[in-house]
Amino acid sequence: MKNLIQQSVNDSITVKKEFFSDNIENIESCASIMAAALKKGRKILLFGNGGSAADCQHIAAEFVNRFRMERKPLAAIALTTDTSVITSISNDYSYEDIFSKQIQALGKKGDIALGISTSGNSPNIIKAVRQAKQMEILSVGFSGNNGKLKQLTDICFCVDCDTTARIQEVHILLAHILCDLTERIMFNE
Ligand SMILES: O=C(CO)[C@@H](O)[C@H](O)[C@H](O)[C@H](O)COP(=O)(O)O
Ligand SMILES: [Zn+2]
Repeated sequence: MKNLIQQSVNDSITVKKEFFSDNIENIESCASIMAAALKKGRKILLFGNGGSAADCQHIAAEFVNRFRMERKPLAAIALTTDTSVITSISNDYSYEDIFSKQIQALGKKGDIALGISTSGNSPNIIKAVRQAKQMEILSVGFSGNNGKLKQLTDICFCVDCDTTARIQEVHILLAHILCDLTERIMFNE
């Protein structure tokens, strides 16, 4: 057991170190894009399944409430939380449509659609990104190293690893860093 714990910790650290050393510039530029969109009154729409749905809610809360500094609320919404919307779309159409229909309803040109999928292939994520493109909404993907998301999104953060949990651990650290940088860019600190 002790070895298993140590192995998970070591793997997580190794995957994180590799990812962040390869993606520093991409992260800086994504934070600038987010800050510019939020400054113009645009919003960030987040969507994912399972653990990534939880990440979407977590990230939206950092923007809407606060991350590190006292500042005004920023516009972000997780499309994973309204059970009436999600169940009615799944029931009447299909689970594949749960995010794309919400993008269609709530998204506006200039917003940012942030889709999280460790496989990079979940059909509801892919469909939502396609919907965003049609509406001139910039798409950001958080994924693993496989799947369609990286080809489809305008900016993709791909974690070079095959283990879902390790990929998710990079995603949440990445999200925290993006929140931190976005706040600093917007509020000059
Ligand atoms: O958190 C985990 C596994 O660590 C799971 O809940 C996981 O998120 C779910 O199986 C998702 O449905 C996987 O979807 P995706 O990341 O491949 O789009
Ligand atoms: Zn998980």
